[in-house]
Amino acid sequence: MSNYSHYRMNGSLFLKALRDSVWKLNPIVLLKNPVMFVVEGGAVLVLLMILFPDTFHTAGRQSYNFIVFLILLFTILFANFAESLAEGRGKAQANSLKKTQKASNAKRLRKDGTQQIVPSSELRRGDLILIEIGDFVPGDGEVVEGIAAVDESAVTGESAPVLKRAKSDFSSVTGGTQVISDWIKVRITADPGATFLDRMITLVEGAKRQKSPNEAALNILLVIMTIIFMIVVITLVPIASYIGITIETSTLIALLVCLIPTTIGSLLSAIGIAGMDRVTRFNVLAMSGKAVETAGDISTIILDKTGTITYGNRKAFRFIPLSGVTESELVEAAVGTSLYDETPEGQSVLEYARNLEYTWNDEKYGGGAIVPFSAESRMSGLILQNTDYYKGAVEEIKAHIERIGGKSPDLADSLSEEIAREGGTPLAVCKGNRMLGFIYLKDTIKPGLKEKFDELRQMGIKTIMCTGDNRVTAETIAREAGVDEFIAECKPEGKIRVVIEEQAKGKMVAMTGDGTNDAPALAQADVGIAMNSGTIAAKEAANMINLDSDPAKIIQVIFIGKQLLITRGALTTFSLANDFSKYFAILPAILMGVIPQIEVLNIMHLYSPETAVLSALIFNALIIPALIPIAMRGVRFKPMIAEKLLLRNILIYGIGGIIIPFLGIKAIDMVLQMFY
Ligand SMILES: Nc1ncnc2c1ncn2[C@@H]1O[C@H](COP(=O)(O)OP(=O)(O)OP(=O)(O)O)[C@@H](O)[C@H]1O
Ligand SMILES: [K+]
Ligand SMILES: [Mg+2]
Repeated sequence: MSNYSHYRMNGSLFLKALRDSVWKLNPIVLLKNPVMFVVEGGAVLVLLMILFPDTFHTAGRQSYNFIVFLILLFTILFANFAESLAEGRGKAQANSLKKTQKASNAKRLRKDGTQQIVPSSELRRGDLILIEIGDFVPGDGEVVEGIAAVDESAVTGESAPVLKRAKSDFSSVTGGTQVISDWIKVRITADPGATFLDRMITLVEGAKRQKSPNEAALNILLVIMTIIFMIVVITLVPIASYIGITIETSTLIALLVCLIPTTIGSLLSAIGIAGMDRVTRFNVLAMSGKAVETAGDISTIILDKTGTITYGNRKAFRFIPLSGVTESELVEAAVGTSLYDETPEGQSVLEYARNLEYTWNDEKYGGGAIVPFSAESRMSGLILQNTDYYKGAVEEIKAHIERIGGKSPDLADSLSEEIAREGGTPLAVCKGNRMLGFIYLKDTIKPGLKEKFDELRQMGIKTIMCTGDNRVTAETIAREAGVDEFIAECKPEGKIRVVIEEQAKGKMVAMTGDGTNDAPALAQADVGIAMNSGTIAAKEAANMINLDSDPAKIIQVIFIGKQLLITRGALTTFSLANDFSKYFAILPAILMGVIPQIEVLNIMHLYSPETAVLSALIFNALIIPALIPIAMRGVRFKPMIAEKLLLRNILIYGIGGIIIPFLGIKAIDMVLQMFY
């Protein structure tokens, strides 16, 4: 459960939004919403007529003008309220995060290893610090030594502590979290003011919210429509006077406000903010609104296996010697390859050997050259004076043995395949040019993925698992997790190639991963989602961070992205259809008194021209707060193919948008009749 769930729409947020709506009447602030700015201009004009009736020759129309002014004022307030309400929750989150950010002291390590206590604000990129049990992590960084459990709940809301260690996919620490066991040495990776928490605060606060390209384009369209309707309404004056009618200025303003897209104009930014906010409440941090919208258009998802589909705590589970090799011979070599291998896999080999009560003398393995694991070589090893030990992906070890003139036994393939068919990862172990057997690494698939991938399939989205692991293991895990396709034996450049290939087919690609080997692909993808547990490289390459490191979250993000696009589309359709209807509701009423033939068009039988205008204007204002819940919550939808969904929404919101104003205006007119 996310720690943001307690930011419900409570009373104080509501009151604060009310206050902000008044503050936003400031024309300079309102200028960024051109449609409402025009409404405000109209309101000011009507106010001037009320204040100086003699100048404007409107002395006899004071009360009518006053009502028009009030409705216009409320139209703007409602629009401001929608945006303020959407912003409110983010601001509350930001405040709570700022509390996490309190200054603390850090133990900075000098070159000679001595400690120096400095305020966290003085830490700079590259500093080496020691964090011990009970200490708060004073800044973002990468673990270089030690293992510790870290409580990240202040940032992620997740209460289970996370084990952080060097040289693994779990090596990043975030400022504001707390070390609750042991100690770690951390290399600081962000200067103060540029930390993860800082970025998170600016994001949820929405202070520097950038409109997504879609939103900006729609905004331009609304401005163009506003200008067109201004021209239409202004040209109405000479036309009317030609046929012998004078239309009052306040009525013209009312007509203009009814015609320009005030509904979508006032809800547009609220829809965007609420979408971002919904993503955050799912504990995913989107770096931009654009990323959220793009998520809504995703047609292919690429997931890495270890750490994303599985928990990524791959551990040695069994030693399997080849025939003619004893277990202790195999273990001797396996220990040799792992003694200096700092990956969790390497460490798990030692742990498992100890559990089997093997003992060894570290000196025996001393003085050699360490070959560290890399995703590129897929091996790790130790070169000693008289021999060398390697472990790694079976294909790599076989190639290595062949290179130095050895030959792998025929039985090797069937043994390693057996491990792989169970979903395990076989690591082949060799000493010199002789293969000794396998280490069976076991990992667990995160539960509940199959159903989630089924949902994606229903939406027409393809899932591809991409892994550095061997084909058989990949196939087993792919089948158990329920992905559509898989690609095995992928090196880092292989993962990015898969992304590019899908993009070349015209797909929008999301990639989710946690390792440094995933970083290039995360950056290339249209939406890159890094696990918060992952490495700094992965998190920097991504445009979203999944705070609870749950790959199924990507589905929610896609849902929210789709919902954002659908909500904006639906409310735009509704708003434009509405304005169209209002035109037919008021125009006949205005002209009726002068051109009796127009009566045939007056299907609504409104009471009088004046009540017709006021009813339309009141409806135009009230529809804004009426739609705020939909804008905030998003349009509900079921997973289905995009085209079908679009058609359905156009039908509902388009036809609804045409009919509802007729009903609404008629109802308001009937109420107004009672006062006339
Ligand atoms: N410490 C290690 N020593 C030797 N070989 C290893 C070690 N860790 C992993 N391997 C081998 O290298 C392969 C690639 O590992 P890598 O971490 O790049 O990808 P992965 O974790 O298997 O897959 P994914 O890309 O899904 O995370 C593994 O499948 C395994 O065969
Ligand atoms: K309107
Ligand atoms: Mg990985």
